[in-house]
Amino acid sequence: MDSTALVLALGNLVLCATLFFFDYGSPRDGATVAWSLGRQFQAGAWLLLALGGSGVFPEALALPAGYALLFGGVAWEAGAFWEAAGRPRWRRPTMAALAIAIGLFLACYRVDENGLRAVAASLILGVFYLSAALALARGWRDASMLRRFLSVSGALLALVVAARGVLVLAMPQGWGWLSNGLLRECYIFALYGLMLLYAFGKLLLGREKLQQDLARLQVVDPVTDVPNRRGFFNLLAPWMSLARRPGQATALVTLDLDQFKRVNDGYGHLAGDAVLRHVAEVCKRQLRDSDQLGRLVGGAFAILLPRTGLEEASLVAERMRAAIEGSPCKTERALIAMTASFGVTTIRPDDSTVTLFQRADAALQEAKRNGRNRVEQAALVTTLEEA
Ligand SMILES: Nc1nc2c(ncn2[C@@H]2O[C@H](COP(=O)(O)OP(=O)(O)OP(=O)(O)O)[C@@H](O)[C@H]2O)c(=O)[nH]1
Repeated sequence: MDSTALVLALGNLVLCATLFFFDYGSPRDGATVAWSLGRQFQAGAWLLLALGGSGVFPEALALPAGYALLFGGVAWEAGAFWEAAGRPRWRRPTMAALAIAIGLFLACYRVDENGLRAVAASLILGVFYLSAALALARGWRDASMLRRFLSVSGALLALVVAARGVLVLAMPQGWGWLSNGLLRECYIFALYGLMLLYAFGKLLLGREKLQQDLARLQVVDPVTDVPNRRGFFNLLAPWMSLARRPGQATALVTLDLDQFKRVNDGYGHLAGDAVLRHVAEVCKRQLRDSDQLGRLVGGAFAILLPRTGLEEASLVAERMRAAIEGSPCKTERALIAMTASFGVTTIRPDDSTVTLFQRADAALQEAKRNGRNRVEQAALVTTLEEA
């Protein structure tokens, strides 16, 4: 029995099972399901090739079927990497490429059972493996070292697989020390390498993504996808330091949705979440790129407006107020109209985050007391209290 094919069959099965039972900590996504399916195809294919080679199955049947299954498995694995890279529509082009590849392989097999068949198999496998490496290279600039390593090593090994086909075609007798036997050994080494590289790569990339998601959750609100309290305070810190130097003012606006509890009570928490997302979007549309919106708690948001004075910040807050009032949120059950109250202040040189928010919140409470759906400036509130 062909030991190479058997090792590849069992290796793929073991790796697939390892990943299947490995606890990701998150539900299995489409890419992982496709990857697992691809690996099972590959394991089945290598097993079929091993059985065909040893005479258990008629070779004339096992060989074409085994290779067709193998191409499908590798194509599906590459597709899984494309899906993970944000290209979910890989199935149709992959099916088309697969149909062409299988047709080409069967034609070569009919013409020359050994030589041309091996050339076609190497080239087809090389191209599909290269496609997986390209998927891993997507977003190269922001990619982690792990992703870059997997992409480069995957591409090199895929080139070795494809090179065997090209070299056998160009120099059937080999070239100097580069004999056909050596080429075949390199080819098998590259196939083993790809099997291990992409399997452990998938495992490590899953871990990496989980860690990135956890790190992101610490500073980003999952409902609205804007910075949460901690994230917002991180963004605020440098502006607090800058405020100690003379220069242009930086403003802070706090916003609280009016009677938000009623939305939750009347339409349910999911509708409440939809309203929060909607309000965040409406506010963002009124802000500059340099402004920062964050969600503090419940229906309360804060907006940092760099290089903005009190009057200008009040105008921005007024714009947001009018936009929220004028664009009800469409949910499955109803069109929910919302209003919000605002408190506006600027960062003072002697401010801490506590005093800054105390002032903005005092203005916000004043807006609530004055009937909601309005904007109040902290300076006015302070003057009134002092008077
Ligand atoms: N849907 C949803 N609701 C939340 C979330 N976090 C907090 N809440 C709810 O937000 C509501 C906050 O209400 P409050 O700010 O106390 O009061 P209000 O009804 O907005 O009334 P006023 O502020 O006085 O106008 C509560 O009902 C919380 O249960 C969340 O993530 N999603």
